[in-house]
Amino acid sequence: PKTNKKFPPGPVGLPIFGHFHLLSKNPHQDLYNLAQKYGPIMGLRFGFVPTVVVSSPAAAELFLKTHDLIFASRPKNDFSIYIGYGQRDIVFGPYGPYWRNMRKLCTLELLSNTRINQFQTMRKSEVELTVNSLKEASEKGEIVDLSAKIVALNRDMTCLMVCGKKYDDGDLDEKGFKAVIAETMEIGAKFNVADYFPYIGVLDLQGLNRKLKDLSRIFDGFLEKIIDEHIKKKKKKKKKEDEDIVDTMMAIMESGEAEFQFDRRHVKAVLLDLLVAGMDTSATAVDWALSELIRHPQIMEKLQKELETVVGLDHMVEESHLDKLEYLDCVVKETLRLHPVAPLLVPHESMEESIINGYHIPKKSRIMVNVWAIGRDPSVWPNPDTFSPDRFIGSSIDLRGCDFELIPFGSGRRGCPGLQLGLTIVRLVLAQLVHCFDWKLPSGKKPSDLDMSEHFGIVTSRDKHLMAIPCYRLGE
Ligand code: HEM
Repeated sequence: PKTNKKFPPGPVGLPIFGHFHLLSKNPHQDLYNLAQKYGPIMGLRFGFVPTVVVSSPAAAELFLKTHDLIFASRPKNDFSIYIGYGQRDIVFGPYGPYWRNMRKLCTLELLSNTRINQFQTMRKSEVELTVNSLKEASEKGEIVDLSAKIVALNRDMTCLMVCGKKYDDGDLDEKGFKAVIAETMEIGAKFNVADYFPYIGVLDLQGLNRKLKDLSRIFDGFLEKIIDEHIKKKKKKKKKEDEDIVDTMMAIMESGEAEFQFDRRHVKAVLLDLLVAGMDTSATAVDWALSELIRHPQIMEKLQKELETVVGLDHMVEESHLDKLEYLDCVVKETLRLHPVAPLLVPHESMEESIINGYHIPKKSRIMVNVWAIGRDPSVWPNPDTFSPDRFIGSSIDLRGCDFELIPFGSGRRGCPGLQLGLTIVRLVLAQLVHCFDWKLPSGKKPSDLDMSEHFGIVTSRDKHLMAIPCYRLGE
C-alpha cells in the first residue's frame, strides 16, 4: 500500500547516485544555496543514505534539543573505523553505554575545569615563548607565517596537556602535524562514495580508503610511542597535579575500575580525539579572528583599546583578565558566527524512524546541521555578511549551545565537551597577539585585499596561510 511518508523537500536526484553531483569543493556553501530554495529542513540522498540538512535556528533546535536523543548517534563509515579505532573514540562513537561512559570520563576527568586550571601556568609560558619569537621578528621587520605560528603554539599546548611533553613535527611524520591533521580533516568531510555504496566501496575509486589506512598508521605509530614512553617513565610516581591526560587514562585502564572495556585501543582512540580536536579547532578559530581583525582595522583598534584599559600597555594578558574583556568576547562570537570552525558540525545519525515538523525521517538518516548557513540567516542576522562584533554588544545571544542562532560548538548530547578549554585558549591567544602587536600585511597589501577563501574539511580553515608583519607595541 502507498504510504504518506513525506521526506523533507529537496532537489530531484539522479537515479542511484542521488545528489553527489550538486556538491563542489565547498559543500557547506552549496548546501546553503540549496536551502534558500528548499527550506531549513531539506532532504537529499547520497547513494543509499537519506540525508537531512538543517539550516535555521528553529530547525536546529528540533534536531539538537527537542528530539536530541533520536539524532545523537554517528554514522559508521571508513573514517570512523580507521581514525576512530573502530568507533571506540568519543567523536565518532555510536550512541550507547560505551560512548556515554567515555564521554563522562572525558568531561569529569580529562577536560574538567580542574584540569583546565591545572595547565594555566603551562599556557602562560607557551604563549610567552610565541610572543618572544614574534617580538624578534618584529625587531627585524620580518614577515611571519602567522597561521603556522598559531598552529605550532596550539600543538605544543595540546601535547603538554595530553602527553606531558612537546613533540616536534618530525615526531609524527615527515609531513608534520599541521599537514597530517589537515589531510585527515579534509578526508573526514569528503563524501566518500564507499560509505554510500557498500558494494563498490571495495574498489576504492577515490583512493580515500588507502589514504585513511596510511593516516591511521601514522597516528597509531605516534600514539604507541606516547604510551610506551609513559610506561617507561611510570616508575617515578607523579603527584596528581603533575599528571597529564595519558597518565590519567593509563591509571584508569590499569585499575580495571572502568565500568566498560578499556584497553590500549580505547586509550589511543580517545587520545587521538583530544590531540586532533585540541590542535586544530582553537588554532583555526584564532586564525580566522586575526584575519578578520586585520581586514577591519577599526575593529582591531577598538579591541586594542579595551585591552589597554583592562590590561595596560605595560603588561601581558593573563587568563584572569579574560572575563573582563567584553569586546573580546564579541569578537570571538562574531568570528565563530561567520567562520564556524566545523561548518557542518560532525554528522549525526538517526537511531529510529521519526516524524519531525511533519516530515518523515527514516532510521539511519544522516543529519547535517549547517551552522555556516545558520550564521548567515538574514532573518536572525541583519547584514549577515558584514563582520561586526558590535552586534553582540548588549545582546543576550551566547555560543554555548542554548541559543540556536549561534551554535559553533553544537548543542545537546553531542555538543562539544572541549568548549571551555577551547574558548579559554582562543580568547587568551587572540587577546595576547592583538595586545602585544600591531599587524601589517606584507608588500603594502590593503587590509580589504586579504584573501578569505576557505578550505573545506570537518574543520574548515583558511585556504591560504595568513602572512603578516608584527610590530611590538607594549612598553618594556
Ligand atoms: C574553538 C574550539 C572548538 C570548537 C569550535 C569545537 C566544536 C565542536 C563541534 C562543532 C563538535 C561537534 C558537535 C556535534 O556533532 O553536534 C565538537 C565535538 C567534540 N569536540 Fe570540540 N570544538 C572545539 C574545541 C575542542 C577541544 C579543545 C577539545 C578537546 C581537547 C574538543 C573535543 C571535542 C570532542 C571529544 C567532541 C566529540 C563529542 C561527541 O561526539 O560526543 N573540542 N566540537
